[in-house]
Order: sequence, then C-alpha cells, then structure tokens
Amino acid sequence: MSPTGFESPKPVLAIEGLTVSFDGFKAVNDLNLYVDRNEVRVVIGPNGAGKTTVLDLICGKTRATTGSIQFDGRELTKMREYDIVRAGVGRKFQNPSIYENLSVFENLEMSYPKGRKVFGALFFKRSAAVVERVEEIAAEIGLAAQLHQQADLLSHGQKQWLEIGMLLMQDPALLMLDEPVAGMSVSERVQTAELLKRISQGRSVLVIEHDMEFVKSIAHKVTVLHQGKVLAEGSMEAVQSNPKVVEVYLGH
Ligand SMILES: Nc1ncnc2c1ncn2[C@@H]1O[C@H](COP(=O)(O)OP(=O)(O)OP(=O)(O)O)[C@@H](O)[C@H]1O
Repeated sequence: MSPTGFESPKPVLAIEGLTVSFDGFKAVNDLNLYVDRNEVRVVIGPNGAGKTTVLDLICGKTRATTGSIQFDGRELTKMREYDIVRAGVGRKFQNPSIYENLSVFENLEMSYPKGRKVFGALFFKRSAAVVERVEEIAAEIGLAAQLHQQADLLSHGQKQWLEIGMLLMQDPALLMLDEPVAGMSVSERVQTAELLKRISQGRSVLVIEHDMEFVKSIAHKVTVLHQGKVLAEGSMEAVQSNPKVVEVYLGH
C-alpha cells in the first residue's frame, strides 16, 4: 500500500510509442495502449484502422518499426513468436485452426504445454494430469458432452470455442481474439460472451470486434482505433456518444 492508500495496479500490457511502417505507410502510428489484469478490453474501429496489425505486433508476427510492448515486465518487440507464447500470450485468429479429423479431446490434449521431460513412472501421472486438464477446459468451453466427438461435426460456434479451449490449455495471462463471434448465431454470441466473462477471471482478454451488441456485453473498456492511433477510449457509453467516434465509425 502506498502512503496515500492508493496503489495504482501496473497494467499487464503496456504499449508505448508503437509504430509500424509498411513501405512508408504507418499502419500503427505512435500508439499507446494499456491493459489491466483481469480486464476485457475491446478494440473497435473502421476497416484498415490497424486493429489486426496491433495484435500481429503483440504476438510477434509483425515486427515494430519503433516503440515498446511490455508484457508482465518483459519487452516483447525483440522476442520470437514462440517465446511470446511461452511468456503467456495466446492468440486466436479469425479462422479456427483446429484438427477437424481429431476429437475434441485430442485437439485439447495436443495443446497441453510441452517441454516437460517424461520418464517412466512419471508418464502415468502426467497423462492423468492431462486428462484432468482436458476435462476441466472442455467444461469451461461448454463442450464436455462433445469430448469424444470428431471436431468436424461441431457447429461453427463450437469450433470457435474449441480453439479458445486449445489456447486455454496453455493458461495464457493474455488472450487475444480477432472477431470471435463473426458468423455465429445469436445464441452462440450470448454463450461466447458468457465464456469470455468466465475466462477473464484470472487473465486479461483483448478482443477485436465489430458487433456492437457483443462489445457492449463484454467490454470493461473500449479503445477506438483510427489511422493507427487511439481516437477515443473509455466505457462503451462514453465511446458511443463521442462525436469523433460516430463520425469515423459508428455513424457508418
Ligand atoms: N503486411 C502488410 N503490408 C502492407 N500493408 C499492410 C500489412 N498489414 C496491414 N497493412 C495495412 O495496414 C492497414 C491496417 O490494416 P489492419 O488489417 O491492421 O486493419 P484493421 O483495423 O484490422 O481492419 P479490418 O477491420 O478491415 O480487419 C491497412 O491499410 C492494411 O492494408
């Protein structure tokens, strides 16, 4: 506790002065963005605003031209994609990359963190731990009853949840999702909102989304990107009534 009794918690993700140029075009331009622990942050903005590029920069798919991305006290801009995943950043792309010919169980099992050596008697212990973890995650994503079903038989929404489950197997401190409800039915959207609320307890979630009803139901805070910069940030209500946001995005 500080002497004043106020302790401002350190953000889990601190992006400062982040810029990326593609042949002189700044897709992300001197961006500052801070995400707290246990926060669900939604990034909105018009097409081409730089939203996907920000996620690409965080997960190391795209290299920053300048600027810094601090995650849990580590600088991500110089790290390899694989090491960023190991540092606790999980990212779901728009199209699910599940194995359609494997079961839900097998898809989740494959995502169990590797790298621990397995010897003899330890193997049984470990596989019991894997089964327990798979069952826990399947329940969390609402697929406990489909555990032994082949993934290609799942609905579109269930496939998306399975991929979220595969990321959860790694227990990331930051989970990033690019348009998670695109193509989903109304009831699947509602269930996805419930899922994101559950999984944000104990981790931060950063979502790109265009569906404003969905954004309203999950966002703790909304960041509006425009031309690679933050145009506005705050509660959904504040952002929705901001004339600049209405002009470049919501009014269209
Ligand atoms: N690798 C790249 N090379 C050149 N230009 C790129 C590259 N990646 C993105 N861009 C450009 O950067 C800008 C931002 O793209 P980005 O995909 O981040 O926007 P977005 O906000 O996610 O848009 P949308 O809502 O349409 O997905 C666009 O003009 C895009 O054409």
